[in-house]
Amino acid sequence: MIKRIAFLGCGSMGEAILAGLLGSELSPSAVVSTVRRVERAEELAHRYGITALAGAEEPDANSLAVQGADVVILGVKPIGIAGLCREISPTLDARTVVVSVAAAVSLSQLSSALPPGQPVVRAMPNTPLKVRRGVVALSAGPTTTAQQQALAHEVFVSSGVVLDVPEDAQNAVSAISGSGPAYVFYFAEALAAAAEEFGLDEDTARILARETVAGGGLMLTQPGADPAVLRRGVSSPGGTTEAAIAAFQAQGLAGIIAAGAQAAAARAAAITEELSAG
Ligand SMILES: NC(=O)C1=CN([C@@H]2O[C@H](COP(=O)(O)OP(=O)(O)OC[C@H]3O[C@@H](n4cnc5c(N)ncnc54)[C@H](O)[C@@H]3O)[C@@H](O)[C@H]2O)C=CC1
Ligand SMILES: O=C(O)[C@@H]1CCC=N1
Repeated sequence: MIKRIAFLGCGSMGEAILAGLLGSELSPSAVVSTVRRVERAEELAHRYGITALAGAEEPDANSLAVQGADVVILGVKPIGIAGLCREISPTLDARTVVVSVAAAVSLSQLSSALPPGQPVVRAMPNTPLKVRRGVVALSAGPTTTAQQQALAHEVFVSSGVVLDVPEDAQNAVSAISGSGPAYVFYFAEALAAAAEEFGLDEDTARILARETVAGGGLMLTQPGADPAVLRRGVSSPGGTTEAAIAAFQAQGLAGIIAAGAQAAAARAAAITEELSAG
């Protein structure tokens, strides 16, 4: 069981994981987070009752935070991961499991910036963890034991579905479920814009789009739900929905979505290269 956890970098993603985790049995007193700005640290401490340290005020915040932690979450941007690993290495306990949520940072890039043999896990979460409907894919490093992998699972299991995947699947996961919530929000924006084109007022348009996306998403969470079956349940033969789906297909919407996911995965691969090139 996790006794102490440190979040190094607690922005959108770190906070989503933190919020989901604190909804479980973990006490806020078991959590320490670090961020750059004092205002953000105060906000996190106030909102969640955790200890939050700001690098602007406490230059050793990250090294202090990892002391005594069984799990450390690296929640900074990919470009900052190696430097952060090197910064904490001198104070990191050899048994502490280091979980990176950074897109595109490989296990070997992580390990090469940490003490030899440090247990590492590469994770690709998504922000719906915040409302405990997230999904995360984990890939453990070669020296990470089953018990240490179980600690990484524990970070996420109360906030969503946890999958174990081979590391070479991580860019695809990032392109589908890591970035995916943004695709859904973009769809909601486009649906609201379409509503306004009918002359509906902005508020009505936003409410219709938001509740439709949220309600449809909730239906997908029911046991055995299949999106194609649910779609047929809305589409009367010869009716209005069928006309809309036919227009989507004529415009190549499925191909457009696939192209978006391909672009995301290609960008992840490019970032990995850029990080290696230094
Ligand atoms: N936002 C998302 O939906 C997802 C993000 N990720 C990954 O999560 C990581 C963080 O992304 P976001 O949360 O979106 O970024 P963000 O910019 O919202 O958060 C980063 C946080 O790290 C802090 N920070 C930066 N350098 C620091 C340092 N040296 N020490 C302590 N704190 C530091 C910043 O103050 C900020 O609070 C990225 O590597 C990204 O690839 C992964 C999956 C989804
Ligand atoms: O946009 C990004 O780079 C991150 C990784 C997955 C989702 N957000």
